[in-house]
Amino acid sequence: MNDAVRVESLYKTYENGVTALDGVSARFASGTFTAVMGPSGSGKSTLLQCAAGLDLPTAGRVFIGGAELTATKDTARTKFRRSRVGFVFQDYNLLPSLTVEQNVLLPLRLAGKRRPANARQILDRLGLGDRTHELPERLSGGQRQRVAVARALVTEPAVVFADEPTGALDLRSAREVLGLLRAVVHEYGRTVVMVTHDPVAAAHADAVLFLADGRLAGSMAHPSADAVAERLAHLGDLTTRAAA
Ligand SMILES: Nc1ncnc2c1ncn2[C@@H]1O[C@H](COP(=O)(O)OP(=O)(O)OP(=O)(O)O)[C@@H](O)[C@H]1O
Repeated sequence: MNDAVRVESLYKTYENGVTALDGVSARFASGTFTAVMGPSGSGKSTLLQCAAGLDLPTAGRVFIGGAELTATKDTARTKFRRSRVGFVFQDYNLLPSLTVEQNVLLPLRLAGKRRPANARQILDRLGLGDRTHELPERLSGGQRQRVAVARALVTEPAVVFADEPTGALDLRSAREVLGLLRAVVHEYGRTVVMVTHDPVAAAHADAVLFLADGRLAGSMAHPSADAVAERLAHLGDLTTRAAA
């Protein structure tokens, strides 16, 4: 199977001297849904930001769809990211003055591409067909996040990264958004990498990757919420003990 994303020996030390990633290597196969979990401060968001090209690692390489993201510079990297990577944020990051449809199509406008023939289909599939001309403020959190997922998919990227996509949602909306992400992978063959704190959310993924102290700390295939919670509790114990 092809890798949608491969990261090799990623290190990230912030200007304040904190090392958030301490040599992480991982691959995410095309057409899979992976959750990234770990204790608070273990480097999950940093891993996602570096893998998505939103931030630069201090050392190491990132490949998206076989092409090296870390080999590109500034504007070329922005272009690379816009065409090959989708990102979903916890707080949706929609532009308040644009309608649902304009928000969804924005990545294409930025990339200088035309509206795709299937734009309407994407919005319909996400249950947004009758809301296309609304402003985000008129939508519920779950609907806003569906708009954000549609926006992340519109350029047909090699991978969609999602950082706590259900963190701000109630249980029902969270379940809907997770179902949508699963469908994106299993019906449309896309690749999703999602950071979450929630074992129930992680159980929607095909596999879980665990981080602790900026390093890989194992993985789990076919995760159940209980098994994930137990593994996390164990990781928490280990990091608390190491810090004591
Ligand atoms: N911009 C930044 N500048 C300095 N330090 C940072 C920055 N971003 C993150 N860190 C630090 O890097 C470490 C890893 O942070 P990161 O946000 O990647 O962890 P996380 O696992 O996503 O945490 P959480 O679950 O709490 O969101 C933490 O110690 C954090 O304080």
